[in-house]
Amino acid sequence: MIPTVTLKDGLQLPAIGFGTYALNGAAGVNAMVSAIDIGYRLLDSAFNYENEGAVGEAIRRSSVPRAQLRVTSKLPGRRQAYAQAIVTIQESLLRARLDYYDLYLIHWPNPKTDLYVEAWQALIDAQKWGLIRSIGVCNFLPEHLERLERETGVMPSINQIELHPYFSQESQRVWDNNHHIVTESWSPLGRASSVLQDKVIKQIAATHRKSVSQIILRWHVQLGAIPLPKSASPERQLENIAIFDFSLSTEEMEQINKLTKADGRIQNQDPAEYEEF
Ligand SMILES: NC(=O)C1=CN([C@@H]2O[C@H](COP(=O)(O)OP(=O)(O)OC[C@H]3O[C@@H](n4cnc5c(N)ncnc54)[C@H](OP(=O)(O)O)[C@@H]3O)[C@@H](O)[C@H]2O)C=CC1
Ligand SMILES: O=C(O)C(=O)[C@@H](O)[C@H](O)C(=O)CO
Repeated sequence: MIPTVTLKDGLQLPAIGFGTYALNGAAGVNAMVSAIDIGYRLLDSAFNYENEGAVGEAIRRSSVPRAQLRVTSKLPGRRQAYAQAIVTIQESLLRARLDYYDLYLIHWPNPKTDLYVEAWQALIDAQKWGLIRSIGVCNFLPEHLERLERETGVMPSINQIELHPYFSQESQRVWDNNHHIVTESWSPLGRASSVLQDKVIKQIAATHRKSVSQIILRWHVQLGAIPLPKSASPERQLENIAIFDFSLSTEEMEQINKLTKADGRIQNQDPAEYEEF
């Protein structure tokens, strides 16, 4: 059984989800059907991944009713102007052949472009019209979140951020938590980078007779963040979700927390500067 996390608007999410970046076409559909059949109930997609159609097809081919799934997509930077944002949300639904998204997120704040408040107003309205159940953001810093609340009166339910042992984002996680925002972790396995070879995590994995990936994903869950691991392989999908039969001690959590680095981002994507369209 996967525990659940309740958002401030009451929507319940599983404590782990499934990333779909780079899962496209027929192979992508097969990977997503496998993930759903294995037990994932939260799917993370984006307009920019060009796989909303594959997500919808996987849902229809899976053994699980739509209502039991939590389906996410994201608004790209080039569609943040209000009217374009509304059309893009409609287009995301048409591509997936869905009546609603459970979660729709602004993908990047793009602070230099400075349209994210307009985009947020579009998400607020689309939620009122029943197109989206819960609205959130990705890669938002406290200054961006404060501005949303100041100018619209509405705080996001979710902030999806880069988070893995080499970039543990303690201050943003604490900030989110203090404002009743649930943190989701993107690239929770560091996109299969050197973190999967880390000696400290390997030692903890040996103690628990678990894999390094399982220790990392369990660390996310115990931090209170929802990890969204992507895998094209059914074996690794199963491995990644089998993390609810053990727990890490306070000391083990602290050992992993200490691995964080100031320059630990996978790529140079600091949301204060980086813009993605
Ligand atoms: N909001 C945002 O700005 C962003 C959101 N995201 C979201 O987060 C999701 C996850 O991030 P992503 O960048 O995909 O990276 P992940 O950290 O999920 O790593 C994925 C990589 O790890 C490999 N892998 C998966 N499981 C295992 C395992 N048990 N052992 C060894 N290797 C493994 C995968 O290979 P294989 O497939 O062969 O198993 C793949 O190469 C994305 O798919 C997307 O949904 C990602 C980036 C930015
Ligand atoms: O995958 C996503 O959601 C992104 O926002 C991308 O920027 C991703 O982080 C990436 O690195 C693409 O090369």
